[in-house]
Amino acid sequence: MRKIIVGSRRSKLALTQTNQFIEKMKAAGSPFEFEIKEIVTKGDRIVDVMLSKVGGKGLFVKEIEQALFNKEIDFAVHSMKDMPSVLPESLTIGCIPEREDPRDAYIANGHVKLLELPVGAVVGTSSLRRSSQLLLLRPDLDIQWIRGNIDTRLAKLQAGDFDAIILAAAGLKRMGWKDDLVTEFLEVDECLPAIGQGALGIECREDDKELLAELAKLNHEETALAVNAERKFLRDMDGSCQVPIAGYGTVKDGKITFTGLISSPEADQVFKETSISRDPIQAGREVAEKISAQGGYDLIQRVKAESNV
Ligand SMILES: NCc1[nH]cc(CCC(=O)O)c1CC(=O)O
Repeated sequence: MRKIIVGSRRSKLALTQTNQFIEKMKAAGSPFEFEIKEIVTKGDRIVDVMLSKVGGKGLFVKEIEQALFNKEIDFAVHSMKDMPSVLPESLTIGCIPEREDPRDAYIANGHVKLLELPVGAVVGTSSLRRSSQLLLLRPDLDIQWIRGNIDTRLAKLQAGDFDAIILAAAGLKRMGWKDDLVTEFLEVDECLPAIGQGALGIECREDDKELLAELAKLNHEETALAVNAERKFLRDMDGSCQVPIAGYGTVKDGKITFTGLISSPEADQVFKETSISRDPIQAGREVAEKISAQGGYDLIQRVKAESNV
């Protein structure tokens, strides 16, 4: 029996997601043994700097991809939201399993609702996407950067460093947190999720046909269509985490409804558009075209130039 080596970051969330996916493969009858190999990535080593300043998305992924090239591992379970929009040649996403809750979770001390926070309350997030959309709802808030894993962030909230924080619902749910931890789930029309939020992607070598055949059994067609539309938008907008970018797709009767958003960090310029198509690439491209025609692409280039990357 082939032994599949699964690469995983060492964080609790990464290991949880990896173990849960391996269990799914076993339940689907995959004819493999599995072993997890832990990999410490640059994103895990740098914890005190704003992510968007040190290179963004690729940080969590590079070392894992190197291990795939070197055949030290056979696949890795990523949060799609951490995946750069283009994969290196010879690697592929073998499957996208069913999406968890895509929403952001707002967690406040004393469970004070977002619209009831006192003026100037301190909200912790390290995402420009979240901060710019929060400012649209509450322009008076004092948004401060917070980093660290989920437990660290919750501890900082409890210590009183923040009045509230925002985390992805999917991570909390996968880690077994109960909904009563969350003060409010922000609906997707008030805080559009990150591209790929709540979805996992299984990355492996393109030529590993035996593994790909097994991964295909765990692909969730609707999630994959939605995420493909979202990632087409990300590619076309030349997105990265220096710029607030969001996108979320849903699928009904084979049709993808995709909404994308680009905003300035201060949220004084916001572009949001929707397209519906049977083709995920077309849905993503159309929204990118509509937003670019209004100046959204130029906004991204300007913000990138200003943050000197
Ligand atoms: N940015 C880190 C990250 N990458 C994926 C998740 C959560 C799980 C997911 O979105 O699938 C998180 C934590 C968070 O944003 O709270």
